[in-house]
Amino acid sequence: MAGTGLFAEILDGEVYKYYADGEWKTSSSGKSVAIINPATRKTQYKVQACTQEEVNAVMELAKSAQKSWAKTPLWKRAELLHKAAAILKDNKAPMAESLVKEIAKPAKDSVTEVVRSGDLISYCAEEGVRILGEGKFLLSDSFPGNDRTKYCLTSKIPLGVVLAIPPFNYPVNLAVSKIAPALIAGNSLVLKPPTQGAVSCLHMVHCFHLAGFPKGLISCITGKGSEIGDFLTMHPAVNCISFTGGDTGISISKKAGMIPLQMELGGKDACIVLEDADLDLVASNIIKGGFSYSGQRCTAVKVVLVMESVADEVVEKVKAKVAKLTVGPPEENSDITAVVSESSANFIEGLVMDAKEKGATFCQEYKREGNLIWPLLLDNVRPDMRIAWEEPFGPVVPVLRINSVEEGINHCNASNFGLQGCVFTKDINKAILISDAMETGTVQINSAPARGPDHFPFQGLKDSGIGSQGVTNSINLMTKVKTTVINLPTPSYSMG
Ligand SMILES: NC(=O)C1=CN([C@@H]2O[C@H](COP(=O)(O)OP(=O)(O)OC[C@H]3O[C@@H](n4cnc5c(N)ncnc54)[C@H](OP(=O)(O)O)[C@@H]3O)[C@@H](O)[C@H]2O)C=CC1
Ligand SMILES: O=C(O)[C@H](O)COP(=O)(O)O
Repeated sequence: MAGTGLFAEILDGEVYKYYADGEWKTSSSGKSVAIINPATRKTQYKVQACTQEEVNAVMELAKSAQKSWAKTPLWKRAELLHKAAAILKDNKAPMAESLVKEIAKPAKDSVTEVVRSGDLISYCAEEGVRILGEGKFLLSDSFPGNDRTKYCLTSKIPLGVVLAIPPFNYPVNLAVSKIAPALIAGNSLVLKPPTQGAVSCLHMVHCFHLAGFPKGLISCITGKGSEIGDFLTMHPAVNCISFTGGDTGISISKKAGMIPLQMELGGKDACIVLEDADLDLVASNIIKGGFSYSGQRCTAVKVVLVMESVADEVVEKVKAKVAKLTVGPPEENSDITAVVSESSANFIEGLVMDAKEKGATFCQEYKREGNLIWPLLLDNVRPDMRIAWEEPFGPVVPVLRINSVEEGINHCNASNFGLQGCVFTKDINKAILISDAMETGTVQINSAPARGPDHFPFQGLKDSGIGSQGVTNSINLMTKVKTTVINLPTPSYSMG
């Protein structure tokens, strides 16, 4: 059970502690932040509302712990990460349980998230020892006008303190996707977990604590982003911010100083369906892509752009599959569970009502109980409807009928987002041309968008982000290149 056994020390009465200087602490604020269970809409957990002084203290510790961590051999850093991964996987139950209660993720998917996170940490340790153990050796005489008098040695060095801010929907996985690359690269790490998902993150941090990382190297500050977010992101000790979330990321980018940013923001992933597509494959991918975790994935299928000639058939096939989706509590592994908050449910409802007023065809009756919204397919959506452009982050999928491939590409490219997209066709040549034309960070051919596997590059264009994720890219982003040049008095040629 969450907060018991191995994890008992992270809980103080009914409030979870924050983590600083290698210890679990109670905030001097005397205040806590409630985490509301999306399904019951009752307070499930409480976490500390940390103060600015506590942030300052954590940053000082992170700065000094990083100095000695950067001198820790790579293989030792990797060894500790492997240990943390093993502890995490051995203790998946309390984390999975809190994911179910905090973010209403179905129980099976919650376990998968924790296991996937352990694998990500181990993969990162392996990748880190390989790519950080390599540098470059350059000779000066390859550039015009130079003799071979200079040897240039390059290596990758850490940035310093990395601030990690993950979103609610994959709190554990999107936290470790920042923590593991930062640590293997020799950085220290300050985590600000999402409020919904904070308790799962605190359990995950305890696994790193149990693995024996040095004091101060990892910290976890809890509190509302709206209250301590600016203080954290504008803190002078921070040397890199890795953020995943919504529009907040755009305002952070404007406020942050001259530091590397890794921003993974929203998406409006389009699914373009051509006339020759395998329509059963299309239907099952619209279901998987549009409705898994109730559509609360940045990579969810958020608009279907289907050729008119096959649209009826696609809609019928999807409709039949929607009818089989189960709706209910996450504990029972229902396909569709309550969305994360009442405000999120209200926002989704607003998009649905706008589509209704403007004449979209409802393939199912709209139904909502509290934060639970039944899966909904909207046909005959037109570009003047909000749902054609905005991301619902809920179980609602709009279908726009198109008369040409160009129309589909134009709709996709007119979005201010550019995360992922997908195209369904049996013609690989067409698929490649369409993929090239789509202004998105990734295009999936004949499958729904997805970030995973976690070592694949993952990036958004336009308002969908800055930089690229995926294990290797994250390690590179969290390092800087350092060069040392050896100057020789005379040109030197081996065997010359
Ligand atoms: N591209 C990608 O990889 C992904 C993108 N997303 C996008 O994220 C959104 C949903 O996630 P959600 O968690 O609601 O996103 P938010 O942007 O609301 O929150 C993300 C994180 O930022 C924190 N935060 C809030 N305000 C501030 C602030 N002023 N300064 C610093 N941090 C702050 C939040 O903390 P708190 O919870 O305390 O408010 C949370 O930890 C969707 O738009 C979705 O598309 C989601 C997952 C992946
Ligand atoms: O937050 C998200 O939506 C995730 O980055 C998506 O991950 P997945 O596509 O691998 O489920």
